[in-house]
Amino acid sequence: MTATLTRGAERIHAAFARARAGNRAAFIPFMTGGFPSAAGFPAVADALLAHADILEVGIPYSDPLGDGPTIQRASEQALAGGTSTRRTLELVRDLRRRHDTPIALMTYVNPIYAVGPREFMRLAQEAGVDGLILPDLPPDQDLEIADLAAEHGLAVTFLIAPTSTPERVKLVAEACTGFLYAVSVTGVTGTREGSALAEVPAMLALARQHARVPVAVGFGVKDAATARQVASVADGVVVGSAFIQAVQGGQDVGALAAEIAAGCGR
Ligand SMILES: O=P(O)(O)OC[C@@H](O)[C@@H](O)c1c[nH]c2ccccc12
Repeated sequence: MTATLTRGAERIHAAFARARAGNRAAFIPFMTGGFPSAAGFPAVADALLAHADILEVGIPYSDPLGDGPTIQRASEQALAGGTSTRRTLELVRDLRRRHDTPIALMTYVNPIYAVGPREFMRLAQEAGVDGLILPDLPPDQDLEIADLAAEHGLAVTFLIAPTSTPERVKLVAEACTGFLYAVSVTGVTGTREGSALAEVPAMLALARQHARVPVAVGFGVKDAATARQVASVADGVVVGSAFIQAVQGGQDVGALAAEIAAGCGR
């Protein structure tokens, strides 16, 4: 654990603090890098960034275990269109030229190893990435990744789920330097019928006993109503599949983002 905060962690914490000062939960939209195509991604990202406190960009990956069908298909489409890990980082670097909003990169560990951990971190830093969200990296296992991230000024975020034991929650919460990501349901990403957010308050109460960083909730938030429900207990609200579906359906992504962002107000 480093004593001083990285630049990325500071920028991420500041984004949460600004939202809190405005009596809102931070709005954190997610988009797969290179979706719907490398050429089409910037416009979608711009529409999200017009309303986002933090943007989460996913590295497309062929074997995304934590993802439901919507994001799996988005990843496949991005990969088929030629968006590699390096290309995603270039797309982020391009966004960074136009936006100052913090950007967190969601990636499974394999793409990090495929590029080489040190090279990956160097490229991420150069692209202006602020933090990494690492869904399949247990924080007690690969310390090299977290150390290299810190060395490159990047914050790290790990995940907890309703099934995480109190010991696990403590371990994960203490390892997070950006924000803690609490998964609302046990399962994969994606919108669901009805609302499955019943387990969130208890999980957040436990997380807050240990986390010194803001706690965001994701999985299954799809509209202003579900965002409002989460915003009443969490510091941040993550929304992914709903935006992928909006792109696929030819809907106005910016309008949906505005609506959900408004739902993050308390
Ligand atoms: O799609 P949803 O249900 O709105 O959930 C957010 C999620 O998409 C995003 O944070 C994410 C995309 N892929 C992931 C893999 C693991 C954890 C989180 C993610």
